[in-house]
Amino acid sequence: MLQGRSLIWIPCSDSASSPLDLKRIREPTRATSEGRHHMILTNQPGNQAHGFNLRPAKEKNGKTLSKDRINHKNQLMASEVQQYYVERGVTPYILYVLQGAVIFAGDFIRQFHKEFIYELAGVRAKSYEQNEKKGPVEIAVGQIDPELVRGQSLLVMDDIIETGETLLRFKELLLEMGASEVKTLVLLDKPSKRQFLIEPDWKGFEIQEDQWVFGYGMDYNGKLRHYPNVVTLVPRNDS
Ligand SMILES: O=P(O)(O)OC[C@H]1O[C@H](OP(=O)(O)OP(=O)(O)O)[C@H](O)[C@@H]1O
Ligand SMILES: Nc1nc2[nH]cnc2c(=O)[nH]1
Repeated sequence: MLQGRSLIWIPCSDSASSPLDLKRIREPTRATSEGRHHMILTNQPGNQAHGFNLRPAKEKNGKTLSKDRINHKNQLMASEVQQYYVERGVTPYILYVLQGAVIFAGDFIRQFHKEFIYELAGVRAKSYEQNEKKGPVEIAVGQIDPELVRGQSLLVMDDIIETGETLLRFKELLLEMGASEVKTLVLLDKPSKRQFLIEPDWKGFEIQEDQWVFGYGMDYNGKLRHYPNVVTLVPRNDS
């Protein structure tokens, strides 16, 4: 599949002081309907990208979101989640929302105590294309085991909440399927972008709303999910 295509190579760094030069990704930029510029990423050589640096995402308070801080938060939240279910004596069915939550969920569940018992599944949901919301979220209902929902406690884990539609629709769907309880958990939140009435039961960080974040499972225009840290693009003058 990759035959005849040149591969892009992006060096990885978590340091705000050494922003990466995206000239290394030789792709054109284009304006979105919000006026934001973004890169069109392919493995084909293209025009030189210009004027952007990559830097770690920032919290609302301006703090940099480093991998260490994410790991620490995962430990704290996993411990709270585990305690919540153990105290109630229930086995949760944990659904993580694909694709974005794939790395977060993998890191998160490895923080659980070895004897903690739960069921786990990844469920596809999608509503964004090219870094913009394109319509109502579509959830792959067939990936959810109804036997594990009826009368059970569910936890839906997502990488990020913005409008809130994805998590709200999951919650509604699972309650319709007969769940006795649906809790929600996210790593990142852009609270002022909310359009649907839902607040996650657990959340890691509130982040600055004007940034499109990617890496750590999250996509930039469908790509770059493998990037190890949560990063964003900034015009070169702002970095
Ligand atoms: O709060 P919302 O406005 O609903 O946005 C949050 C959702 O957006 C992203 O999913 P996306 O549709 O981009 O699919 P992906 O996980 O495959 O990237 C993200 O992973 C969340 O699931
Ligand atoms: N990858 C990614 N997905 C999102 N879905 C809603 N907001 C975002 C964002 O900033 N990044």
